Amino acid sequence: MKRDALYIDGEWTAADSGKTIDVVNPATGAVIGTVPDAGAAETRKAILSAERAFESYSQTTAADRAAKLHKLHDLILDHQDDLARMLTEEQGKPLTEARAEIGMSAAYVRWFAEEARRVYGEIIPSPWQDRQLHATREPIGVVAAITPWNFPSSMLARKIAPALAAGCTVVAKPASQTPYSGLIWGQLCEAAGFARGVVNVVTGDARTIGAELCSNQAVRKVTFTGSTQVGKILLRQAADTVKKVSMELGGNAPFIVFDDADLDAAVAGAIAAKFRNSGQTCVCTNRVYVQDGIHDAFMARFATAIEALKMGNGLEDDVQAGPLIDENSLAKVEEFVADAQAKGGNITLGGKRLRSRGFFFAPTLIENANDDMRLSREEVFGPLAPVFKFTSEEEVLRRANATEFGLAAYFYTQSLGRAMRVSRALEYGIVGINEGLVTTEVAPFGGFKESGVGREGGPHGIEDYLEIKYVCMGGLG
Ligand SMILES: NC(=O)C1=CN([C@@H]2O[C@H](COP(=O)(O)OP(=O)(O)OC[C@H]3O[C@@H](n4cnc5c(N)ncnc54)[C@H](OP(=O)(O)O)[C@@H]3O)[C@@H](O)[C@H]2O)C=CC1
Ligand SMILES: O=C(O)[C@H](O)CS(=O)(=O)O
Repeated sequence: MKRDALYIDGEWTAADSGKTIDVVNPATGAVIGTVPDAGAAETRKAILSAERAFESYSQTTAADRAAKLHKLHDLILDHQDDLARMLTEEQGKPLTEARAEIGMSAAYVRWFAEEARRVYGEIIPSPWQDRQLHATREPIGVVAAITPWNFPSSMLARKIAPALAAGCTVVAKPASQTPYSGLIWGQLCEAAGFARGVVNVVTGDARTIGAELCSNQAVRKVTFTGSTQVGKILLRQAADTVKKVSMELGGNAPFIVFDDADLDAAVAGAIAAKFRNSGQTCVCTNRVYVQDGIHDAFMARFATAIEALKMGNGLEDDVQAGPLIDENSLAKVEEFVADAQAKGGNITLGGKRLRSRGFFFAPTLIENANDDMRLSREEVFGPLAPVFKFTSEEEVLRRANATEFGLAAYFYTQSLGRAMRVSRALEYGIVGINEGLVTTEVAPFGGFKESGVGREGGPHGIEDYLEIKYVCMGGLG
């Protein structure tokens, strides 16, 4: 199924320069293929194609768009195994997680196939006898979508699906480390019946492509998932042409275990929220806070559960933890471990690279973590579980909220009163109570503070791809 060319205006092409980018399997370090290294000229072509296609696509009926999206949903599931295998080969996650991600992509497409037919307007009670007022919701226009390597399929689904449902056209740029899971959307959308130019996918130099997408007048919206650092660059660039933006950025999730928690549930939740995708998700637990009374019992069981994780090539059976995405990520995790050790942390498990080939880092448990460590302030994006002790509810809430991020937070308690108090006090866009895996297409996904702008999925997800038009019809006196 692999496509290794640009998808522009319904055609598969090379970069103008003929240059390519190598794609590496992070489990082996081997080059598994190449994709075009496109630049501004190819991006402009893609934008022009999307602009032309928008003239007709924006006039299609909601029913027609919904039908095509349902067809796209079916095609994704028909090819789930092939798409999952391709994703694991370029990203490294275990095949079970890759299949789940492809399933999530299909779920987002189905959700927005349904939402497409629920874009209503309003008739407004007029303050004038001779005028009728109404408001309509219209597709915003050409959408630029830039996506990360950690969920190369579902992050694109979360953008392409609402855009197509609303009547918008798209130019997408997947991450260079995981381009195949992005390019294949061109083939899938074409097979689902979307006309040429409705969806375009380009790979290449991120800065150049991004600058063109953010500055080109024909692009009316930029939607991005990735680091807060890059999100700020795009926000600045998009400001010059006042583009609408959606930003899903970095996180620094606290995972709080109170004395009255169900211990087994808390350990299972901590494993799920910390080690999914080897810790490379924006909603991964970054800090584990455990109350004094339950700390030793939690640590004993948490260590046993971490030791039981099977690390390896995601294509192998029963693997639960794959490699990190690249050498830079490995080096960054090593820096976090060295900093924690230098500041009094005890490396109880792991703490080092594994294997000579591939980018594997052992699932790691750090005891006696403290707020001076870099890993308490910065997003680790790796399989490091630092455990911090706390005494009171007030103290842990102050520490949990002491960050510029506000994406996801988790806590475990069996007290209803505490659940209500703590949920309200946490400054995060996503809160899991007694649950470590909370993502679903039916709920709004997004963050407070520097974790982003807007919400994806759920009943609000399509709103970011629509403009509201107020119409005042006069002369009716
Ligand atoms: N809130 C959320 O839902 C999510 C947040 N994230 C956050 O992203 C980070 C890890 O993902 P990662 O992919 O490394 O993030 P990056 O921000 O480095 O890259 C994300 C995407 O942006 C592109 N990009 C990089 N620099 C620029 C630029 N100057 N202009 C335009 N595009 C650019 C990349 O292209 P290229 O690959 O070619 O460099 C890639 O496609 C973590 O901080 C994580 O928390 C990740 C996933 C979800
Ligand atoms: O990119 C991410 O980290 C995803 O948003 C995580 S999730 O949506 O799969 O939970």
